[in-house]
Amino acid sequence: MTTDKLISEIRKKNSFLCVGLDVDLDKIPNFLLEEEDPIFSFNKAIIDATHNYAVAFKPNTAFYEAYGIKGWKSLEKTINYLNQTYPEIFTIADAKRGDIGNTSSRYAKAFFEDLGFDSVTVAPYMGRDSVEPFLEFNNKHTILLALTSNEGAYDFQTKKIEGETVYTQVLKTSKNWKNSENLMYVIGATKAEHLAEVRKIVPNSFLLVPGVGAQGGSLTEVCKYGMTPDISLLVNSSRGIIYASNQLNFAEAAAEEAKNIQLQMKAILDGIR
Ligand SMILES: O=C(O)c1cc(=O)[nH]c(=O)n1[C@@H]1O[C@H](COP(=O)(O)O)[C@@H](O)[C@H]1O
Repeated sequence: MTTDKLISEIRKKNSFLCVGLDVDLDKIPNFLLEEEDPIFSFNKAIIDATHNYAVAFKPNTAFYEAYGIKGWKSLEKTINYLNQTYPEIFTIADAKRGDIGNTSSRYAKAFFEDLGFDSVTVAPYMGRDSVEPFLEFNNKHTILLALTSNEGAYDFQTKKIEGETVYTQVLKTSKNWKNSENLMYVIGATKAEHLAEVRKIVPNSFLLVPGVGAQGGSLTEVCKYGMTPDISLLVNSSRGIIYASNQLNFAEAAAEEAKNIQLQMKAILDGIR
């Protein structure tokens, strides 16, 4: 999907919500466990119920890899369902990959070509030649971890090297890589106070912002410091939406949560128009 198309979907739906499909068989409603593919049945119901309120869906591959081949099949069915039924939805494979060049090329092929995702999350730690293979794909997006939402972000990302934090160096350096227009960045919602600094370096790039909902980040703060005239934000919530209920009404409850966030987003967008 092109960035322009993503921006136009955000404007059309008054939403920059990304629903995280982090499916755990211990948390989904018990009655779904009798289905042939409980993960896909759960995802299909969640996607159908929430797609009007969201512009993106993000399966985190760990939750599928944990179930071996069966899990990968559920992931493949989920992305195929999204691409066929809701082609206007932006899809993110949250796989946090990155390796030496020829290996990264294989990861890129797996997520962009074979599975057909619009984007994949990638770790910057191995540097330019580990990321550029992902950037070669037209209209596919590489979402580079910059400042993550977890506590461990303070171990390395905010440390200074030669007077500058590591995460701002990630932002600055990656801007010079080949096809860097295909980059987006992860900035955790729990680190909203850093967004003003981030925007000084990448004023127009899309940011994937996880950490509202279960991790306690504030949507208002994220928008105050991170929003651009083209919005350029995708705010993710996973557990807060998909596990709103584990009863028969789980999909309706998820829709209600997604709608609540979408209404807050609409109010923020109305306020800046
Ligand atoms: O890359 C990510 O999506 C990510 C980066 C980050 O800094 N923090 C973070 O929580 N995530 C992912 O975003 C999702 C957050 O889930 P919830 O905390 O349940 O909303 C999980 O899939 C995390 O792996």
